[in-house]
Amino acid sequence: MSSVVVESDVQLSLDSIRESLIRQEDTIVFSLIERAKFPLNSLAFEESSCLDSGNSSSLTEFFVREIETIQAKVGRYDNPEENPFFLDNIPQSVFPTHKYPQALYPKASSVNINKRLWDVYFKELLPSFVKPGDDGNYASTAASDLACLQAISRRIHYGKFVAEVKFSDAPHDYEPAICSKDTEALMKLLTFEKVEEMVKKRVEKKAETFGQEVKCVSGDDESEKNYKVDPSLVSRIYGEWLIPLTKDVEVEYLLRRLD
Ligand SMILES: C=C(O[C@@H]1C=C(C(=O)O)C=C[C@H]1O)C(=O)O
Repeated sequence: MSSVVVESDVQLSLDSIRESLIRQEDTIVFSLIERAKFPLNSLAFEESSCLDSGNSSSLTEFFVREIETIQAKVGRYDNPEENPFFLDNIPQSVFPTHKYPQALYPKASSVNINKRLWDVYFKELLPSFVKPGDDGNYASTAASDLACLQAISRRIHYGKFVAEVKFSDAPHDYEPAICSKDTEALMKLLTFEKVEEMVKKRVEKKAETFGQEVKCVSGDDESEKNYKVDPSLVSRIYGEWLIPLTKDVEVEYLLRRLD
């Protein structure tokens, strides 16, 4: 066990991290609204029908693998905020890339729960807010799913930065629970219920604001508003999946924080 201080030329603070999470809400809420244009289209992500070089994969998985490869080549995964879904061997960037400051503890920085996110997203989260059915629009659906998955993945893996700051602010509070691998105690230490309630309220409001049908005809009944995605569902998506997954990333990171 060693208490290595992470060399960092950026001043991370819980406030600046929470600011970023608030801005990321906009991206997530918009991506859910965009995805809701299409029905579930489950054949795109369930069937293994790929005809490409004997690979067995769904259309969506094939699409995501191909896009991740090209994005890796332009340096997407050099950014510690980005985590791939499928790349075990991330291709090198073919352009000189930005040197990101090292804000995370190196032995904990590789935490990646995207496999879990993939399963939860297609089995639970997606069916909770899109219409059932199939309109055959698989390529656009896959692109929309990737936009949601990348926005959500960035948000939940931001838990690594949250955990780093919480640990650095109070290492003595966290060290005993890390040493005894007490995940329950860690979860308690890092949880701020008031902040979570605020997040859930705010995303509901954002879904109301960004997703309302806009009408220009005067005399329209203002009280009768229609939303592209039910705002209370967006709040539920945060409460049931996004916040818990973010906290799981925080715990995973902290468990490796003294390695
Ligand atoms: C991200 C944080 O950690 C936890 C997770 C939260 C979230 O996912 O929104 C909010 C509060 C905390 O319980 C934080 O403290 O801001």
